[in-house]
Amino acid sequence: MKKYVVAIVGATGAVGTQMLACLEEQQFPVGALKLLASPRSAGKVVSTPWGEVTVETAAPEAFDGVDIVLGAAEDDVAKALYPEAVRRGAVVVDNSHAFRLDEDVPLVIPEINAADALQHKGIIANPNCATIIGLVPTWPLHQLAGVKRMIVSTYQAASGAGVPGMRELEEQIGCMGRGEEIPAPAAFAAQLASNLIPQIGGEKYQGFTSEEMKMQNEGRKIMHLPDLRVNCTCVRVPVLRSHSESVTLEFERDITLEQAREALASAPGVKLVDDLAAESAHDRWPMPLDTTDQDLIWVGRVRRDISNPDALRGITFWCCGDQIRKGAATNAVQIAKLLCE
Ligand SMILES: NC(=O)C1=CN([C@@H]2O[C@H](COP(=O)(O)OP(=O)(O)OC[C@H]3O[C@@H](n4cnc5c(N)ncnc54)[C@H](OP(=O)(O)O)[C@@H]3O)[C@@H](O)[C@H]2O)C=CC1
Ligand SMILES: N[C@@H](CC(=O)OP(=O)(O)O)C(=O)O
Repeated sequence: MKKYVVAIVGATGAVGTQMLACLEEQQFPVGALKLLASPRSAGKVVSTPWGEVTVETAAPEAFDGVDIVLGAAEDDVAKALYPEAVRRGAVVVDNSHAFRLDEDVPLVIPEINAADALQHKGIIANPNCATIIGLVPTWPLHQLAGVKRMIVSTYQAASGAGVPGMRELEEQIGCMGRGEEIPAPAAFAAQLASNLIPQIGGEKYQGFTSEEMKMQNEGRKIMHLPDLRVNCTCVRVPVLRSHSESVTLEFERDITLEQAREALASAPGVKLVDDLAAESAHDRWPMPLDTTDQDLIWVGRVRRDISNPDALRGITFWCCGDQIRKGAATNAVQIAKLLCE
């Protein structure tokens, strides 16, 4: 079996660290591994399943001889470096949003549009994490009844803002527990512990933030639904890891609750946890603690949208998923595996 030289850019961050674990779990055929980050991290030694690897500064020359780049750094790094990596013969699977809406860059959730990945011209984009978590369970319902409108509220974990976001929430919770004064926030615009922050990203369109518009704009591209209408509200919550979402869908055709449940129960990447009468809370509905550090999107609270006058055309559900895994690292490694197949 062919083995590949793989480079992770942003290898010291939340997503990059998870990518390393996902490469091993998904048995990706790694021949050699390069770990790249900012000059701050150069020289650090990381113990990996493929031996000890010294972190190098991400620079164009670092991509010489690399087959596959997994990108886990911000947009500016992606824009500066990945075209250079492609010029040197690598294929890049990027987690930033630098290229997601570019016409010649496939935007891929393997459970939905795996075939698009094979049309790449060197760069494939991994969608926004909240978008992946909302669309994986929406897709099987769309296949049944044709989704035309989505209303979504997200409850996004602190680690969506990377290692600094996670550290800030942990520090604030520690201070609260010890009765100490909480330092001024830096990763977020306001204190997150014991609070909710109803803004993720800057203003993008008529009072909607950039994060909120991703659900519509990326969703249209991934599902090949140019007329899909999405109304999304994104909120940062004091949870360390795993995003949650309330999703209401309106369909072109009738869909019964039984059909919706059956489709969700058998959909790839989805686990249905929906029993209000179950003895254990973990079996009643999905919670972010349950979905942390695993790859499935858990779906529950499946019910009719009783505000929809067309009784058979509206479904509401709740879902949770680990955004560092399926929302980023797991999805990226799945895409890289499609390339090898
Ligand atoms: N966290 C999440 O839930 C998700 C994140 N993403 C996306 O993934 C990407 C990474 O996010 P995340 O892991 O959370 O962020 P982190 O802040 O945790 O990590 C950022 C990484 O980028 C590296 N980096 C910083 N500057 C440079 C540079 N100049 N050259 C090379 N590498 C650099 C950092 O290296 P160093 O340690 O040396 O500073 C670090 O490895 C972002 O584009 C983000 O939008 C996507 C989906 C979900
Ligand atoms: N913005 C997301 C995480 C993320 O990095 O998204 P994107 O890759 O679209 O910038 C969050 O804060 O939860």
